[in-house]
Amino acid sequence: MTPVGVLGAGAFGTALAISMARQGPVTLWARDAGHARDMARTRENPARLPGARLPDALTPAADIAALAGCGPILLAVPMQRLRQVLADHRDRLAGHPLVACCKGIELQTGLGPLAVIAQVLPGATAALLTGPSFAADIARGLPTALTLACADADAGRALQARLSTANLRLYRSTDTLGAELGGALKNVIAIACGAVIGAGLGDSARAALMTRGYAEMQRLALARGARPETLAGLSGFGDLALTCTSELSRNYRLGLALGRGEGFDPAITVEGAATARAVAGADHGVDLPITDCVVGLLDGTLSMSGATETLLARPLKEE
Ligand SMILES: NC(=O)C1=CN([C@@H]2O[C@H](COP(=O)(O)OP(=O)(O)OC[C@H]3O[C@@H](n4cnc5c(N)ncnc54)[C@H](O)[C@@H]3O)[C@@H](O)[C@H]2O)C=CC1
Ligand SMILES: O=C(CO)COP(=O)(O)O
Repeated sequence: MTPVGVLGAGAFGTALAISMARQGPVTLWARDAGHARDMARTRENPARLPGARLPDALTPAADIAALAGCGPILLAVPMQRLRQVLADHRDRLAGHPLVACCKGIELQTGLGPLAVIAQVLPGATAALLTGPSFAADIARGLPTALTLACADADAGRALQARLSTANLRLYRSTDTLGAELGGALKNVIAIACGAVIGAGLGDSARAALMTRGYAEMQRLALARGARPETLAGLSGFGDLALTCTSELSRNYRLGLALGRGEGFDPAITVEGAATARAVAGADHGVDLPITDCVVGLLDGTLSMSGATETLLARPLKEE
């Protein structure tokens, strides 16, 4: 069997590689050669997934040429780095089915992962893997369900069969836009929910924010042509529920820090910050009050009390 390739040895790339290596060969490329060599020697990736052991069928690689012998290649880098990664390795990636594993909207263009892939590698078979999944859970072999979205239904079926594992149950969709937006926008609402809890505003306020945040996600996604059932699935509601309620979420933890008036390590990958700015700054004619408040909190132009007053003072309306 040709190996599955994984580009990006971060938490998610490593976790997916571990899960898939339990059923077949996987090549995991790390951009830092020393990191790849350390993983090959120690059989772990402690900086990104402490305590997780790399199965024997997982081969860390320092040279991206190692991906040439793979079948599908999973792109597990942050959304704001995706375009550069694709441009840097275009020739190596050409001809392989590409599965974007990142969640976000590109700040400069307002595009999602699959549109970026289409721009850099026109004609590539591309899919998106998204949904409620903490890397630590996947690496531990805990049951996880994800959405595998691909505009080409046949390719999506083949990728679903190829990438599903004993603990990763993949559901197919052809609504790539809806799946992208669900995974991207839930991170923004998670920051807001963390801020509410961090500020001590309570679980009722968080529940209200999750619910109205879901309404905001639906408004924007439907305005951009997504299908409502997609946002009600794993990539939208499912991931929103997970990310807004767990301190395993980095977006939620950033929100906690904002609510408490504390700092947060800028080296930690938090996709929701750039996505909030990308979406708030775009001209889509959709009212996004929670997203606007998140941007204000991130930029320091809005206090928690100001954000709370802004949302509570909005004109009364039907739900
Ligand atoms: N960590 C998690 O539990 C989950 C993460 N995701 C998504 O996975 C994506 C990746 O995030 P994580 O793996 O969690 O972040 P991470 O911060 O753990 O890892 C990011 C990885 O990308 C690599 N990278 C960055 N720029 C690169 C470049 N130019 N070339 C090659 N590699 C580069 C870094 O070296 C690092 O290994 C994000 O979009 C995130 O939303 C999705 C579901 C779960
Ligand atoms: O996307 C995720 C869970 O589905 C991971 O969440 P964070 O990026 O907030 O850590």
